[in-house]
Amino acid sequence: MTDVDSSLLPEGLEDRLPREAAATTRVMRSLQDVMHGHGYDRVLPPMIEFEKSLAARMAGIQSRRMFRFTDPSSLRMMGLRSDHTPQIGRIAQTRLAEAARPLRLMYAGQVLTIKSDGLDPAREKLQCGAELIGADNVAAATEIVGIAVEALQAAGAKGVSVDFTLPDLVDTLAEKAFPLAAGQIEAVRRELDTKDAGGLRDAGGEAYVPLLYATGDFDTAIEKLAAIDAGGALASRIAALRDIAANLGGAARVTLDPSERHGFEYQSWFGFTLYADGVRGPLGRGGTYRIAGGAAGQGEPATGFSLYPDALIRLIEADEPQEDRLFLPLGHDREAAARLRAIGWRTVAALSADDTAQALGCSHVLDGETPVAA
Ligand SMILES: N[C@@H](Cc1c[nH]c[nH+]1)C(=O)O
Repeated sequence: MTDVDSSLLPEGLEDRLPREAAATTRVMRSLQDVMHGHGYDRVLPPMIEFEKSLAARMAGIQSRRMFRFTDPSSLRMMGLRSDHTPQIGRIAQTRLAEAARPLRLMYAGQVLTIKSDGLDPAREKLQCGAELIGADNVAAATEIVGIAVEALQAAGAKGVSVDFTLPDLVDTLAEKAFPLAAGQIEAVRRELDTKDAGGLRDAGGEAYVPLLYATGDFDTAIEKLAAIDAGGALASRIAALRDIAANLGGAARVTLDPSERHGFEYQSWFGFTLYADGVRGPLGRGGTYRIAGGAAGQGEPATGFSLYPDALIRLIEADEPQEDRLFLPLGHDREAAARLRAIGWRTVAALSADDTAQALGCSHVLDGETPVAA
């Protein structure tokens, strides 16, 4: 082991230095203020839990993307959370099982994955979101999409747009409208994911090809989707999407990509992805889902979203206001300094006669009881 190893961080992990940490604090606070304001209560699950309980509650959770290890103490398999949503589901179904529904919970913290996602090399990310437990209808989806958009805007995101999707689209259509053999479903999903019309035909999914073109600006794309849906299998979903989009009332641009499944491992009939100007890649996503178990044994309905604000933080970090700092010389009036801190000043006290306002990056100096420009 060389000295270099002890000062390097593993790939995809980073320190946040003061400027970025300050922007992070500001963004996380703005996001949480909005969710809190809409009646969501924060809960703080642990970073690590039994792998089984992280993976078991939501169908499709990819535990292979999770950091896992054997707990030296219990010898049981543990996992580091890669997503808060299953943890919130666990809390809702255990300690808060008796709490009134709908139950509104929010969270903010770090999540980790072994492999980074797409172009973004980060393996540790901030995740902040809200889960509305007990409902997965249009009203719940409208509230959740609206809060997600409002939170991003409050944190400084410009030009927010929302891309709607129907995560269980293929299953719904394959049932009757565009029947597929059990063995074909996976292939059709895969070709839709790569948006490959030729591949889709080869996989026996000719009927699904028009879905590739029902994308883009919501108002036109939803018309195309309605035209494809001759049998009416999607009618209730289409009506619901129209409602959610209308209820958003122009707060964000809305687009549709009905067959988009990337990142929607456990969502059911409704999913959405959030974008903003100047940020490459999504800033968050959400949708409806079911938490396995629950009173009726068929899973409890829920709707929620998760924001990944790191890219937004990097974008607006440069605008982080330079804060004033007040230099406190040796022997300064401590009470005056305390009074100034109480009204919002940040002070930096000299430790020795060698310290100066300039060397410590201070904009002001305490002169008697008054701050004067340095
Ligand atoms: N946790 C999901 C998003 C989500 C929250 N609630 C429902 N879906 C994600 O990070 O992709």
